[in-house]
Amino acid sequence: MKAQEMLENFPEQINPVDTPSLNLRDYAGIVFSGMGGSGIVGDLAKLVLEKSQIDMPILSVRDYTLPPYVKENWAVFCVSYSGNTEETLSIAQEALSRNIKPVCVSSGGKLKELTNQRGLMHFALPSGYPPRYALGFMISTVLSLIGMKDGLKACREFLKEKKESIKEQAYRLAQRLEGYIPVVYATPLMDAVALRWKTQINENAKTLCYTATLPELHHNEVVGLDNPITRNLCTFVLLFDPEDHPRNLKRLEITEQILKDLGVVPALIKGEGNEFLNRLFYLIYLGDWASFYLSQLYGYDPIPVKVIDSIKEKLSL
Ligand SMILES: O=P(O)(O)OC[C@H]1O[C@H](O)[C@H](O)[C@@H](O)[C@@H]1O
Repeated sequence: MKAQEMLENFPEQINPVDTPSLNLRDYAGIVFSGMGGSGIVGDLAKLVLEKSQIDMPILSVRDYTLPPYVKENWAVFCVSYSGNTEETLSIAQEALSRNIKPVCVSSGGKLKELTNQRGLMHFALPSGYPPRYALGFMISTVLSLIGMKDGLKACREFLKEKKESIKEQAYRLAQRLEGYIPVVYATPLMDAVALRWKTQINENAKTLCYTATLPELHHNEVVGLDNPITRNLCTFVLLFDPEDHPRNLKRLEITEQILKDLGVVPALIKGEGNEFLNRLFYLIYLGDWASFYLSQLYGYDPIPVKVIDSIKEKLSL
């Protein structure tokens, strides 16, 4: 399937999955494990749970190992679209060695094999997608499993309704990003989205991009803006949510003004929609389209990620 077609159909991926959800109260904490396009699922699930005021520790782990305090009374989710990502497989093994039965989500691969061998819960994803283009399937599955599926259907309809205006906005944005290193600043509620923008710009448009988050960026990053030689290589985007902490919204205004005073006009963007989930996915969809259009402006095929393939090959030797 072509990238454009997958993006056009992205809203259809957002669908509650018909499964009983885990009773999170039975656990002392939750770990979401995954890398790249699957890793962002954990960040988003963590955000949605925290926004619902759940009072338990939640970790999004992108590594081979679990922190020592993750014990057998924790829930561990292993999400790998391919099912073959070695870091995620390592977490699944480590969970098992601590007497935790990880809940696995993949389209197949070694993770699926492991679930068959060890009698673990496995949730299958449709196959045939590059992992980062299957975000909707993965997040829908995970949110359904953790009892957070309310709002998914409405979110899907909302994105369908907004699609054409999102595409237009994304194209204008891609034109602004072309020729520069995109720098995406975000407030905490949109931090995970900023990372999605970065990774999609990296993989689709084969372009460097970096992110920084408020309030931390007011304690270091802003000083780096002084140097016009490096500043002028960048173009700035500020992502925020109206429900962010008022002090962070105040800091956002200050950041915008700092940039303007330096002669840089940043793109200040918030997600549309009354519901948090809709605003979150509005910005994800906008970033996905912008990275796609940027790939087109640079003349790149958004799908191949040759260097990642070569790294995997070297690691397999
Ligand atoms: O999602 P997985 O199959 O576990 O793969 C994890 C990651 O692997 C590669 O690095 C891909 O380029 C990423 O887009 C992908 O998300």
